[in-house]
Amino acid sequence: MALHPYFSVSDISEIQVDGLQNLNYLDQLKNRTRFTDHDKTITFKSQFDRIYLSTPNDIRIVDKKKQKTIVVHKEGQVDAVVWNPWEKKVEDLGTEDYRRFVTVESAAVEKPITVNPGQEWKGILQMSVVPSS
Ligand SMILES: O=P(O)(O)OC[C@H]1O[C@@H](O)[C@H](O)[C@@H](O)[C@@H]1O
Repeated sequence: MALHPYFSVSDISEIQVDGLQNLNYLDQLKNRTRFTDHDKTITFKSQFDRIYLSTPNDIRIVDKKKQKTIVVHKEGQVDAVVWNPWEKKVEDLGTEDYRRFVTVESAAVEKPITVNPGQEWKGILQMSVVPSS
């Protein structure tokens, strides 16, 4: 299960996603093979589709061109999906639309959440925008 917002960005090739360094991820483009991300930050140069495992609650989308950072705050789901289709055809998206968004999703992949009849599950996904340089 994932809560799946699309975030508007100035230019996908100029933004970075912070907060997921040194974490394990499943690469959706390689049959969910498990890797560890040793990069300082996430940048985008081609199709990107990863499930980061056991992430911190806050993940930041830094958009230098817009001089703002989107802080994605989640509680209740421990994983996070970061996705951009690049030039891969996606229904409902125009050919150049991939340049202007990224998804950072709150997700429960490795340990799915089961909600039985009569039970309740509560998750939080909060987005805020802060100025940055
Ligand atoms: O359901 P949507 O909004 O079309 O999103 C599809 C994408 O959602 C992402 O969460 C997946 O990691 C991608 O593999 C998938 O293509």
